[in-house]
Amino acid sequence: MDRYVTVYFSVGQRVEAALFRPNTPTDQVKAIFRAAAEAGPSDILKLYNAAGQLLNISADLFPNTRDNPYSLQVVAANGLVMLQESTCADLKALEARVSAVERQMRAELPLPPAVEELRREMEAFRDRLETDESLSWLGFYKQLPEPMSSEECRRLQYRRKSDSVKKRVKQNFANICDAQVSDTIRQWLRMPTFDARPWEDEELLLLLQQMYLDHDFCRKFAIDLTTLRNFLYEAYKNYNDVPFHNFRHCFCVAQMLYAISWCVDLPSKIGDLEVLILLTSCICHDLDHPGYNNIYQINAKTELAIRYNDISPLENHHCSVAFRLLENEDCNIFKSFGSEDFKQVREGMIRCILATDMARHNEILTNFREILPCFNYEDKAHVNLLCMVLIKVSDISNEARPMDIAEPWLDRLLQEFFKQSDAEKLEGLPVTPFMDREKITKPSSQCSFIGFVLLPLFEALGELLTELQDLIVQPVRDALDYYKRLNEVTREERLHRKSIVVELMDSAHHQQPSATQSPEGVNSPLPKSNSNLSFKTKSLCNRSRSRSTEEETELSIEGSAHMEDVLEDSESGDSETANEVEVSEKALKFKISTECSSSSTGRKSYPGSRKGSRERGQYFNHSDLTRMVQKGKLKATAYSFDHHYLSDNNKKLSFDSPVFLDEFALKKFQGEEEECVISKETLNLNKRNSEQKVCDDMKSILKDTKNNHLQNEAVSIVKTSPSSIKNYKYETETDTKSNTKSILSRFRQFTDRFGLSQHHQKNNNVNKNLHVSLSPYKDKNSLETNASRKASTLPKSLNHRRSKGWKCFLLGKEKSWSSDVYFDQKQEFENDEEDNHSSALPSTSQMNNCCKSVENSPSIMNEPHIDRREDLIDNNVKCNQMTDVKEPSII
Ligand SMILES: Nc1nc2c(ncn2[C@@H]2O[C@H](COP(=O)(O)O)[C@@H](O)[C@H]2O)c(=O)[nH]1
Ligand SMILES: [Zn+2]
Repeated sequence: MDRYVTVYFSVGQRVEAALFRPNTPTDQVKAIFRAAAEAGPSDILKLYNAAGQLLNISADLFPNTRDNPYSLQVVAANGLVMLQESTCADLKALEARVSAVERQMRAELPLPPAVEELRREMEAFRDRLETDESLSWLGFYKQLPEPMSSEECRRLQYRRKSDSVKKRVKQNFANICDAQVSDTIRQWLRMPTFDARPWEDEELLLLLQQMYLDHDFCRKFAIDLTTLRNFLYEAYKNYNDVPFHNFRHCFCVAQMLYAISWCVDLPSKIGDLEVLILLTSCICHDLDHPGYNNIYQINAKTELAIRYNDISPLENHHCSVAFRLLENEDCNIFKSFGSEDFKQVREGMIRCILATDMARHNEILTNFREILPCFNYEDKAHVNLLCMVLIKVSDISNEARPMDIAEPWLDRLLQEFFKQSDAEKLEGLPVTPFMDREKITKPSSQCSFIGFVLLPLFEALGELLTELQDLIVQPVRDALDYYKRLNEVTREERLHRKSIVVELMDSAHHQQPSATQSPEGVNSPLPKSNSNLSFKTKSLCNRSRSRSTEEETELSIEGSAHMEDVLEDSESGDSETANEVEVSEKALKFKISTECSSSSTGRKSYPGSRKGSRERGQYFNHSDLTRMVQKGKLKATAYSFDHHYLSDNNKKLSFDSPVFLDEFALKKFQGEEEECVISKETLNLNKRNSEQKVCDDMKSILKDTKNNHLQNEAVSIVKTSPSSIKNYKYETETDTKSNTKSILSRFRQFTDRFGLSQHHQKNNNVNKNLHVSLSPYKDKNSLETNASRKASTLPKSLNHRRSKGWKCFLLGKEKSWSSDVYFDQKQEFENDEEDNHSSALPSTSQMNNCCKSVENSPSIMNEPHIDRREDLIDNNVKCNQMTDVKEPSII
């Protein structure tokens, strides 16, 4: 022991001892201890230094820990623990004091606007860093956990709020629920520009309460305030922690409805009760949303899908949860209602909540458009439909809000979408295309959704409630313009990248044997980039704070993006560019009609409205053919119907979701509204596909010319055609027709001018209607030898002009239409007479050619033999009458 010297010292209030060798530089050690002792526990830096130096000395003195039974290391470590403890305690105390002061400041004094603004911007920025995947390289992105297995994936669907969060919000709401909301905030709450982000959850509950109070609902409907608070809190509690479909979404939907109701004085138009029903429905409309939509529910055969038989499983669930909450007396804001009134509330809420299923979008919009010209607020059926439209508008209204509010919502939505499509991939389910991170970009998603879904709905409502034009319709138009420009930039960049790769491929081709060349040459599709946004797009996104900055205008390209361009984004066909409504309609195999169910005796239809899908089932319907297409490995379908079949049999043909009709069918339907109903979306799809077809065919013909200049000029004819550069809008039948005509005739002039269509001219006299030269398959041989052509053609015989029949053109993976009837537009459009019906059909020999090609095609051999044409036709008719029919198997 005499080899050691014991040194006692104190750190804070503890007395420590250490043993030193006699030769230890004790002065040095003592100096350290002295410094530590003088510093006291709060002088963190000095203590830390002291401890650190002790550790160093200790290591020098006792390199072997066996010699160091009670060493400086222990002392130093103890000192550090103390340091940490005291530091932590100090920091916690400090934090608590700062938060208390902050709370006090926020409660008593409003933050200076500049600080508030700064705070909001900072939060938005943080939110963006955490949710925008394209910024993940900065290291703030909160990656969602990868689902590990399908079971776990399914379980992960429910991301419930934690008990502690619920408890805290409940307590906080209880603390503030009597607070007065200032007039300024109440006014702001009535605007679509209201920003919910800076508000805490309990504050949003307070604002929801204010909406009931400001409409005077508590007095008018004897709603007890405590019950209202309980109800609101329970609703809050039953929203999950999912990126998009959370309590804040519910708040925003309710707030938009509230803003609309003030803007148009809704109570004076539809009555207080309807507004109460609407507001309550908005609050309940996504209760317990799992973050995976109906398509997933149905495909994954989840508990909800099984419970509700695939019929709007989520919306049924939201609604059911709502009425479970209302079953509790403490939360039942309608408890003072008599049974008849409650029945009306229940019917109204069910109708409204179920209307938010996007699978019913077209049905509801079409019905609403039909009653618009004669809208009558006295008509309960009309009001019911208006309420459905109002909740739908509120539900999808993010893009009507200012950019800095709308964009984070989009990020959240895409986060939810991507999570779902990732799960679908993992579980081997069909991948929902509009949710697939490999297929969509922000602008492509928004162009499609705003252009096809959102704006048509908003415009329809704006027609009735014109006050909404400036408030929400115009902002949505601006948003569409913004995303179109963004999309154009993305596209430009992609094309640029493509051209580089093509050049590379070309040069590779020159160095390699021709066997390796792509059969599609320069048109060969490139693999799609996995990145969500291109660099240019990102920079545009990042730079723009508003939707119409000068920068963007500069970037705007003449003849800016149109829908065709937007949808061209997805390179492999229609099913991949389908928007939510189209996909949902397909997933939702059944539809229920809640419209006009005001009478308990059963459903009635709106005057002049089309019937619901189920009722339409007994009519001629395309759904089974669509199913056939879905079942095969096909991308799209075109239908051609015998006009006489329709008129002779007094059949009604309706297309309420987009279907590609071939030009013959389309023409025959135009002007025959008595006989058939074609949705605007269908017409638009046709326009899109027609133009694409022309473009593809031109490229195919011009490929032989090896003249890039000609190719470009031809393509630019299509690209700059009037329909292309026009602002996107649903076009009338006439528009579609004349645009197609104009493209075709311009193209004809072009090909004639350069002598490129000898084949076309040669055939023109013989067959006015079948411009085979424009088809990639120029003659019978090529038709027969092209094994990749997977045509399923059920040709119509000219000998049976008045026979029942239709043609079904199916599009295989190679994206070539098998319809030879397609290019008869010149005659068709110039001579629109009924008499031309026969000339609009292919000749028998052409049909025979077509038949041969079909017979020779390996893909069609499994189909019923062509000789049994009439049988097939009958089968198809039966198929549309919902009977079981053997479907052609298509490779
Ligand atoms: N691509 C986009 N989809 C959107 C946007 N806003 C809404 N939506 C979709 O609509 C439904 C609405 O139904 P909900 O009741 O479930 O909320 C929602 O699920 C989204 O899929 C948008 O801006 N872009
Ligand atoms: Zn919603």
